[in-house]
Amino acid sequence: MDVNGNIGILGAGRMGEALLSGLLRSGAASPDRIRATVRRPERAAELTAQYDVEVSTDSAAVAEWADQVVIAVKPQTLGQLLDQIVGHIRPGEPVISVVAGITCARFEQALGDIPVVRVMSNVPVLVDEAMSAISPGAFATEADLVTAEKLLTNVGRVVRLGEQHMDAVTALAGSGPAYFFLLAEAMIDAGLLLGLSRDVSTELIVQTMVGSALMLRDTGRHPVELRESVTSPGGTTIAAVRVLEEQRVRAAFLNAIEAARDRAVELGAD
Ligand SMILES: NC(=O)C1=CN([C@@H]2O[C@H](COP(=O)(O)OP(=O)(O)OC[C@H]3O[C@@H](n4cnc5c(N)ncnc54)[C@H](OP(=O)(O)O)[C@@H]3O)[C@@H](O)[C@H]2O)C=CC1
Ligand SMILES: O=C(O)[C@@H]1CCC=N1
Repeated sequence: MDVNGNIGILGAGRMGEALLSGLLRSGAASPDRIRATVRRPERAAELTAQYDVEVSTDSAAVAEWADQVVIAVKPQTLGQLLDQIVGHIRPGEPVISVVAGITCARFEQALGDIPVVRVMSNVPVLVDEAMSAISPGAFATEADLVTAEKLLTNVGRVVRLGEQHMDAVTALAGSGPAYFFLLAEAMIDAGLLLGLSRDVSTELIVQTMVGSALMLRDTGRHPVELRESVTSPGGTTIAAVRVLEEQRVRAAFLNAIEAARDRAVELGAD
């Protein structure tokens, strides 16, 4: 989906670069309509060479040039960036933040009565399969939400949610890919335990996960129903499920995701 106007990406690290590359890949914006910033000049040079996009360390200048800015720095370095760009956001220019845990109010306090859209996305942005949630700040309009949606639908799916849910979204979808990767790692190790080579075990598990994820998304069937369809009476799956339940894997996920949510709250309070 085409994005109107100039796009500034402040903090072209993993998330910022993924968004930048996704916008170029989809053709939503041409390289001359995107500018990005980082902290280190050598990283700026590397990104400029790779994408043919102007990347610098001057966030104030990019904020002035842009019609919309995406902020994608770590929460711990946000204060420094806000000091650099205060007074350089043009009236009505939406600030779209992907910074975990940081409220719209924090941006409004630092930058004035500006439209803020808070986003929580995730790393499958790299393969155009991100899950993003967006919520508006006090001064964001419907048009600002549509701007954020236009940016993000180029790299995946987007839902609108109230800001009170954003820490939960961070714990579920923002951090979620890490839980899947951990699960993949553990299942691949299990293949080794059973005598398979790492290559074979990896291929089996990766394709099993891709196929299962597609079934979940594309059939719309409930996970319980899908799991039951695999679980034969007296068979192998129920033997494994019993061990998972005995090991309290479900409780571990509930506790882990609650801990991630609590950490998002802490990051926002820092
Ligand atoms: N990684 C993930 O899976 C997810 C991350 N997020 C959120 O996205 C944000 C970015 O995370 P991630 O991409 O992993 O972090 P990275 O550390 O990979 O990227 C941060 C980038 O910000 C740049 N930067 C820091 N300070 C400034 C500044 N003052 N001006 C301009 N650029 C600056 C850094 O520059 P340099 O490279 O030169 O140091 C770096 O490129 C975080 O707030 C995180 O909470 C949200 C969802 C998922
Ligand atoms: O771990 C983190 O804090 C960030 C936010 C969501 C995913 N990565």
